[in-house]
Amino acid sequence: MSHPLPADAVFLPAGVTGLPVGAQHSVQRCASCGQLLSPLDAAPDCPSCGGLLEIIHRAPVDEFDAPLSANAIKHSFAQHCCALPMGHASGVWRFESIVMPGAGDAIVSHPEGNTPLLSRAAISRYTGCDGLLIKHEGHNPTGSFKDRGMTVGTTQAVRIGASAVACASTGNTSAALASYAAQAGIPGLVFVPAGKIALGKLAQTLSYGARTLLVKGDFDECLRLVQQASRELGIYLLNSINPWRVEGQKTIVFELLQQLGWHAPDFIVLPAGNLGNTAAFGKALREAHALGLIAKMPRLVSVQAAGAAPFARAFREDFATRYTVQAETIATAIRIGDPASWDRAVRAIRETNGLVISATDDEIIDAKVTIDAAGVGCEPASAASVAGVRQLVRDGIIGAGDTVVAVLTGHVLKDPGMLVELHQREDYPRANRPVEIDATVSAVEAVLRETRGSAL
Ligand SMILES: Cc1ncc(COP(=O)(O)O)c(C=O)c1O
Repeated sequence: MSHPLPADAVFLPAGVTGLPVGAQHSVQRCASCGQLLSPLDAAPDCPSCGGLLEIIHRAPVDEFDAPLSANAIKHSFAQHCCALPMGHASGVWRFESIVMPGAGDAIVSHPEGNTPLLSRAAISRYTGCDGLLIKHEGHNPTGSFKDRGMTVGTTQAVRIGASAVACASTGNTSAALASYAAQAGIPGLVFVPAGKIALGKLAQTLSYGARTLLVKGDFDECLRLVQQASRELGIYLLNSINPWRVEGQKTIVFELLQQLGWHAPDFIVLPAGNLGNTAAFGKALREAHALGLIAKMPRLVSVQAAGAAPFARAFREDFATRYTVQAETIATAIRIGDPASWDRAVRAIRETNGLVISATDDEIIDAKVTIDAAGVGCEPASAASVAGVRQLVRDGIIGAGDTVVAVLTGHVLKDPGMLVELHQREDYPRANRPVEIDATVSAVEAVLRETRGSAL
């Protein structure tokens, strides 16, 4: 069946006809068969072939309906930076015109985003990359990048009048869903692998009031179950296969490009599990390039945990095979063996001349302890990006003069159990073991002397 949109269209072409009802700003398109759906259709995937859906927007226009120049688009983003109402102060909604144009009063926002781009000498030294910048998504309201997708996904739930929302999660998505669903006043249901979710994330999800289902199985089983439940029970699915979640996560890239004055870095490096973020980053770069906001494409680098690395294995074989693995890693957020956003992530890597690599648990922990000790802090999975930069510098792929943005996806407090255990271990040379003392000044003095000695 033919559809009115060319397969390679990044934006809706001017004058295109035959679009579904309600598609004046955006349309949903199946990435596999090209079927078009209304932007208000709640289908979790393509009703014809089961493929993943993506959003295609109209490129931003002025009040006379003429396309905006790249400079005018940049100016409009800058203007919205600190504007009222509250929604536009968000690091997601200031990009509304390329995220969910026309969202209007439906917006459910904390606000979120506006996360810092940090430079830390200790982390640069560790990786060997002088031009390293850290985009810290742990500074979002629930402590991870998931808030960016969830503000948009929940806004869509409001727009379509959803009666309940649900997701499968390794923890951060559930925390974000629980928070935004509470704000929107919509019941939230989360499916998490029993015994495999970090304490901080479980605590958040319970506190924000989502119904929490501890599924006897891994993340991949949780995802299959929630997809089936949403199909059969009419619950609105808010996993990152939801195309509106991807639109929100794109803003990590738009925001970092804006922070760099629209000078694209040479590399953007991120941890990868279910590959939703890899897909979102690829879409953001495709759109930023098509709009003329950046002159060159950065190379995208997705870093998986070595024990959960089907995508890295496929990359080495030019993606000839789609692998699944029995995932095992200390980085529970990326403990995923059958990534859902596979095809769109392949496109992201190919279009950016990107790379997919893996880091062992020891490399991830070593990078994390370095990030934490620099006073920055992150959750274990996040440190995969910094471990990846170190590896690529060592392998001569990242050069001395390259600019690199490594994304930290979650906050240090997300996984307190793992940290307390690590820092009490007798056999871990970098452990910062707590010291039990008598309640005397001389005991404090002894510790101080020892601390100064070891700092010399
Ligand atoms: C902290 C953190 N980092 C990275 C990821 C991986 O992102 P994606 O599943 O989009 O590849 C997740 C996903 O849950 C996460 O929570």
